[in-house]
Amino acid sequence: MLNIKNLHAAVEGNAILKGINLNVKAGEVHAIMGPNGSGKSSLASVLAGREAYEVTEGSVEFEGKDLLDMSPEVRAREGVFLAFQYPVEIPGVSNINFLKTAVNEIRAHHGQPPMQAKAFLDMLKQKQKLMEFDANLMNRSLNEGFSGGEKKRNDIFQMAMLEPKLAIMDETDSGLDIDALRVVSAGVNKLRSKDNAFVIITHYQRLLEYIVPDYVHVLYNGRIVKSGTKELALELEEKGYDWLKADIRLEEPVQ
Ligand SMILES: Nc1ncnc2c1ncn2[C@@H]1O[C@H](COP(=O)(O)OP(=O)(O)OP(=O)(O)O)[C@@H](O)[C@H]1O
Repeated sequence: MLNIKNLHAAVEGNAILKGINLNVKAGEVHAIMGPNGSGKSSLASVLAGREAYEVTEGSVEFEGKDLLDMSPEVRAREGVFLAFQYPVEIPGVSNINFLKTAVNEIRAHHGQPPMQAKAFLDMLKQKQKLMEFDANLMNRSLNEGFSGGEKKRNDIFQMAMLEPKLAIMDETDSGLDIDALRVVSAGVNKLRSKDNAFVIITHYQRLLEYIVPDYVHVLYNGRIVKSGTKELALELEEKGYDWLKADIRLEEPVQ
């Protein structure tokens, strides 16, 4: 589904990603961990198509198509969803209207007619129940005045409505209380299927107890320096990152 090869990216001339290789298949959940400043959010930003990032080398294919060649809107319509650490607020646009537009844009991209109002409302209700999402938040302006946790829950609700093939979650767990963490994780687990995939960026092993990943990768200094299964996350929780840094320093210097 997602094939990242030797990805290098820079911001304002500073190299940040320095050769990322990652292969994500349908049905898989990959967790990306790593110390502060290692490039995790930058990777999510490059996959989202944020303008500040210049890809200087490498390729990213999504279902065999060149993802880097697509505008951020086309990426979303193709089925890539990004849940960000700091979700945006859009005053004046109600959550429901935003979702209706987004759902219909995706349908139009795939040659389908817009959803009938009744079918859309039925879907809204069904997903709201599934994701334990507060109905009051749906009529408010998108994310405006939402608490941090409400924004994250809203992000996951959007994800449920848009049914992406690939969801990239950048520190969705940061700032969540224990109940919200459980709801968000349960939501992701309910959405998991053999047809979709998740890339979850997190600092905390705690999240991975709820959403059990198939693979865990450690990003350090712009590269994936270690990959393993969920046990790797436990090892990191126990030992921190210093043991890995020491290992890496013994290898060739990262440029
Ligand atoms: N606009 C920018 N200009 C200059 N440097 C930047 C810019 N954006 C990111 N960086 C740098 O790129 C590096 C990677 O940042 P990034 O946010 O991707 O790390 P991260 O692994 O997500 O960190 P954290 O765990 O702290 O969220 C950092 O050193 C950061 O300062």
